[in-house]
Amino acid sequence: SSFLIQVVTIFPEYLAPLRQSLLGKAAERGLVDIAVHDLRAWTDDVHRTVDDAPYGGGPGMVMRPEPWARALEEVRPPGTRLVVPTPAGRPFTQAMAAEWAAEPGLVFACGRYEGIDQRVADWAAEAGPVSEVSIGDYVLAGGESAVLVMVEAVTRLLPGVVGNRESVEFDSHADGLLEGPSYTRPASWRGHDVPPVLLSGDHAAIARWRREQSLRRTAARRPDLLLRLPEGALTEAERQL
Ligand SMILES: Nc1ccccc1-c1cnco1
Repeated sequence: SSFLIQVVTIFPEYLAPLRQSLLGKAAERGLVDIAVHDLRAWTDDVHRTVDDAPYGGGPGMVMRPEPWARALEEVRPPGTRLVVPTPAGRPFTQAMAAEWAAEPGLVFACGRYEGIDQRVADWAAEAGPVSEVSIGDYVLAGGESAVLVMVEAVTRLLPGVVGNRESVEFDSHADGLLEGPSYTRPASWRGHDVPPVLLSGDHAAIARWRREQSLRRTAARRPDLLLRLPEGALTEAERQL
């Protein structure tokens, strides 16, 4: 059966890319179903108002709870996880993507302005899991871009979506380290040569070199990942690098 993704947003056209490329083919093959809904369909005033001033004062506007509750009551199957992108959320991780890909589907609530009235997430938690997540420490105008990111991360893990399972398993972060550099033809290009070991055919040496490149790159770019490695993940020699 297909994985059902639903997105509620005030900018439905922003989610149009979800129907392209990888997601498009997966959708055509019935592996995933995507439905985008305009939140304003659930407003009841002539101006289709979705936001209002924040209680307690402060800058910006807050999205009103009632349109959200009406939308979610209609589109969210009972028990389906509600994902709310927010800069104040828990960091989105590959582990979350894998966990969510094993569920029947997801509903995404895209907040604009200074966020959605908190009572929506509290109320929604009565009907199923709610995940308030951030995709990184930068300020966006709304959750739509975050939804594109998370939908891509989750759908590529669905069975049958990515042809070569190996490329799914051996992605970056699979062994907790960053992938090292990759090369393809030509061997010599504009004065830049491919590291000779990769042309040597010595597979043990190649594996050693790749591991060292991963460790060096991780130490340089993501030292935080090294701290998170399980005991014994690095040999004594590797720790010296
Ligand atoms: N900045 C934002 C504004 C609105 C909705 C989500 C975000 C977000 C999500 N991850 C990082 O930022």
